Amino acid sequence: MDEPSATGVLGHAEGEGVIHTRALTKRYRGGQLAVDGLDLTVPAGSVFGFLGPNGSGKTTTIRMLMGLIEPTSGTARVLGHPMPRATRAVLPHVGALIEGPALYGFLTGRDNLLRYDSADPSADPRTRRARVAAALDRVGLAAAAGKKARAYSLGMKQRLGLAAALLRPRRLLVLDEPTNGLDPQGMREIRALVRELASDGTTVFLSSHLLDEIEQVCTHAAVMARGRLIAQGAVADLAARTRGRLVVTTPDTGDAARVLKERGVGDVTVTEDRVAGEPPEGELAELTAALVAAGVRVRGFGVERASLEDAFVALTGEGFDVAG
Ligand SMILES: Nc1ncnc2c1ncn2[C@@H]1O[C@H](COP(=O)(O)OP(=O)(O)OP(=O)(O)O)[C@@H](O)[C@H]1O
Repeated sequence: MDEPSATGVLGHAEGEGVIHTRALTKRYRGGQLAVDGLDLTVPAGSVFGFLGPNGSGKTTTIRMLMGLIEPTSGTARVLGHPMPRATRAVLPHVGALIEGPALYGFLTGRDNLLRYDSADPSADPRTRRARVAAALDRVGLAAAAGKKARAYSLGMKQRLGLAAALLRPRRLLVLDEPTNGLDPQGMREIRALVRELASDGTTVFLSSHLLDEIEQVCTHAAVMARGRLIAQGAVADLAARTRGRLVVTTPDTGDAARVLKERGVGDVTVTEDRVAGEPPEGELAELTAALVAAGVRVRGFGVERASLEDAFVALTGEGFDVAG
């Protein structure tokens, strides 16, 4: 069934995910293969980070999910319905912030939202002002509602865009690089807002090229590189797939490296006073004993937690270079 049910609420099969793609592929006319065989499942209620360097195919995927462009092959389902076929039924349940909000600088924040709300034929004009006031309040712009939007900072503009997406209840929020271009304070505000929205049960799908952002905000993530999906799952599981690095801090780096290698530690590297390697399976205490017995002055010894960045590097075999 591709139309909304009688209650107007879109249902989706248990376990299918709020977003579900199979072999989703987009080749642009110029021949560029932007998205290549993507199988993505976004669980209901998750804050899902869509992570990848610039040019890895994130925006192209989002545009297919929102029914803005046709896939070359494969399928995309959003809230249980095929896109782009069911775009008109699905989009009212989806709040999207893609490529920055379209705002009128000469209008106040409040008037921008009133205008936006009045463009929605299903929005009741009698409750418009209350709806707009609630949305402004939600994003922390109530006090600045009477200011012209052109006087807003970039972070305030992003928040106003979010308020527009929140004028009606949403099952899913899709945010394309929501903190791009913001200063650290603006980033913190948007991240806090995303967490708050998610705590109400809204599924949030957000793209980012910032690994630490995904670690801070998201419960789940998918990692893209060159149009292909490299991994997806719970953020904690993704990081756990990469074992941490064993790190020995010592002035005797040469001897320490030798002892670690003798004891079967792989991939031993030395940087200044740190000797690092893959942690061995067995008891770490034996390693410290061996180091001490060899006369190595051990100033620090431990396994550093793997981050999502470590996982990305391990998965792709390359650094997370966002410049490209
Ligand atoms: N309209 C288009 N026509 C041709 N090629 C395109 C088009 N849009 C994007 N591409 C190419 O497709 C690839 C993926 O781009 P896309 O914008 O989806 O990546 P992205 O991960 O969202 O990166 P960014 O964060 O820079 O937007 C890139 O190589 C890009 O140059």
